[in-house]
Amino acid sequence: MPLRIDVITIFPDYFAPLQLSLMGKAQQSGLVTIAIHDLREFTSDRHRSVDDTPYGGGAGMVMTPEPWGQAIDAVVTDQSTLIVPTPAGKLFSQPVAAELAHSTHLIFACGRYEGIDQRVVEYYRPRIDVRELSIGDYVLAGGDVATLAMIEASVRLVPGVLGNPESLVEESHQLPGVEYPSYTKPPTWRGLDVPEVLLSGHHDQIARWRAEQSTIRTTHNRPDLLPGS
Ligand SMILES: COC(=O)COc1cccc(COC(=O)c2cn[nH]c2)c1
Repeated sequence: MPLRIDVITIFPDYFAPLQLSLMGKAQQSGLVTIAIHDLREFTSDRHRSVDDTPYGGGAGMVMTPEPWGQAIDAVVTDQSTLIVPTPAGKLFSQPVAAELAHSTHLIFACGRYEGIDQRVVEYYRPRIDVRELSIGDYVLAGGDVATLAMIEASVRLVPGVLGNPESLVEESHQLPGVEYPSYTKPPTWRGLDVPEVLLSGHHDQIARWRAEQSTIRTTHNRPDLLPGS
């Protein structure tokens, strides 16, 4: 059963990159189908408007609920998961990507302006799985880039998409923390040598060195990922 993804956005062109490279191949292989929908196709006024001023005052504009209701109704099934990228969401992570990779149908609602009228989330929550997800503690101009990131992270985990599942096995067995540094030819580059141990062929010493390097990097860059933190 291929994974189906529907993206609803006012900037469909943002998703042209999904036709390239791994994502493009995944679609050609039939493992995943991705459709992009222009929210403005679901408006009914002459100006195809999608936003209005916020109740309660405040700066900026809020996306009106009706075009979203029309657009989501056009693609939703009882198997759908509605994903709304938002700084206010739960943190997207590799485990979440793995969950999404094993879903049947994902609908991404790309908000712009100050966001989407909350009643859209409230309306679908009793009907389907609705997930407000953040890709990090910063504010983007809209959910489109966050959606691209979540699609790429999830689709690469769909069985059969990655040519070499070996890299996923390594990834999943990775120690808590960040990856060790990688090197390739030439053995010396601008006076810098590849760490000797990697050329030694001693696989247990290489494994130990890589584990040490992972711990050093994690301690320096991401102490929050250290075990027991
Ligand atoms: C109900 O949800 C909404 O209305 C969505 O609202 C917004 C408001 C502002 C920006 C965005 C786009 O997402 C991010 O900026 C984001 C996601 N992850 N990290 C940053 C979405």
